[in-house]
Amino acid sequence: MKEFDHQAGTRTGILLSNLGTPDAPTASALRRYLAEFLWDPRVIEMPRLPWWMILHGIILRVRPSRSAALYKKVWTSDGSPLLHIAEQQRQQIQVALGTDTPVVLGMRYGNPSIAQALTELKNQQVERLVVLPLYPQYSGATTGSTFDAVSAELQRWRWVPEVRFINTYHQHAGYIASLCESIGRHIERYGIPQKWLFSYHGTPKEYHLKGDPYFCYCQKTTQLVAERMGWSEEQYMTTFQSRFGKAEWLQPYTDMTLEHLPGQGVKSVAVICPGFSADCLETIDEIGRENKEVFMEAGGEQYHYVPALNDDISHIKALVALLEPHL
Ligand SMILES: C=CC1=C(C)c2cc3[nH]c(cc4nc(cc5[nH]c(cc1n2)c(C)c5CCC(=O)O)C(CCC(=O)O)=C4C)c(C)c3C=C
Ligand SMILES: [Fe+2]
Ligand SMILES: [Fe+2]
Repeated sequence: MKEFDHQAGTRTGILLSNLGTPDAPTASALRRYLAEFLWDPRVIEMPRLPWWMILHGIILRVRPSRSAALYKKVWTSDGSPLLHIAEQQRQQIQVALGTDTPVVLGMRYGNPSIAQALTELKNQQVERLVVLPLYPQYSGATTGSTFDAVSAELQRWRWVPEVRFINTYHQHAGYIASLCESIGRHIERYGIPQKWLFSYHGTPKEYHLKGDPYFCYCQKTTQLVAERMGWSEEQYMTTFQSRFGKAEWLQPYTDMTLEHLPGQGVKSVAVICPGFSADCLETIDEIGRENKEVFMEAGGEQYHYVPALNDDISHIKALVALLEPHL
């Protein structure tokens, strides 16, 4: 517990956050993880009682074993890719900022939790806090929900630190430059495809209609990258992946687009997922395997996934540049 100290200086701590991942690729760990994730009212904006019945009556009976089988495919000896990569990002940002500015990782769902991470910062006598949710494009369902979790923990503290919350970086110059660098490396290895597909995680269309800026921020990121690369409009496209449930989600859908492109004469594509700061189930399996199968079976000839920025030096530099004005 922090005691007041007349001599102490002002110490800033950094909380990095991402979505989180199950503790293991098993049905029981998935049930725990999905129960927390899908109960978040920022994620599923449905009246609580009917949603509780659907979640506990159907989804949590069926989905955990199905999702566990998918997670098993991407799990490595280091565990979940998302968590492992986030920890590498944390370590490198820690090295860049120096030991006097502690950098901790707290996941929105599962472990290590945001509450654990904030407690660690409190134990390190932090009086100023900078929160960086690792979602480049703000959405209420992700960044907004991270804010909820941070403030829920801080509500329990007597001495609330000074807080800065970075809520979007979809047009940050360093982030855009880092995306372009990774595309450049891809071109050196594989050449230029007929079409670049920018695939972002979807959200229900209704959230967009109610004012969530996510859809527009995704378009903006694509546009900035395309401009910097000097591409014409026929060379690229923005699509949305990872639909969940029966409602309409943001369109066009990634999988349907990939199914139709070969019929329109597009036989080679490269898919890039700028909304994922780290590779995870949704990129490695859904984009790297599942959608590749869709495209090839529809007559596609060449399909590549451009990896997420992960712990690329230019990505770490961009994240540090984002933090710097707040230090
Ligand atoms: C990057 C931004 C993300 C948005 C926006 C987002 C919205 C969103 N997601 C679901 C449901 C699920 N997402 C799942 C996995 C998942 N989602 C994101 C990111 C965003 N989600 C990531 C990084 C991951 C992968 C986590 C990992 O451990 O690798 C899952 C779990 C997997 C599964 O069972 O299919 C679900 C479920 C909704 C409903 C939603 C918008 C409201
Ligand atoms: Fe998701
Ligand atoms: Fe998925």
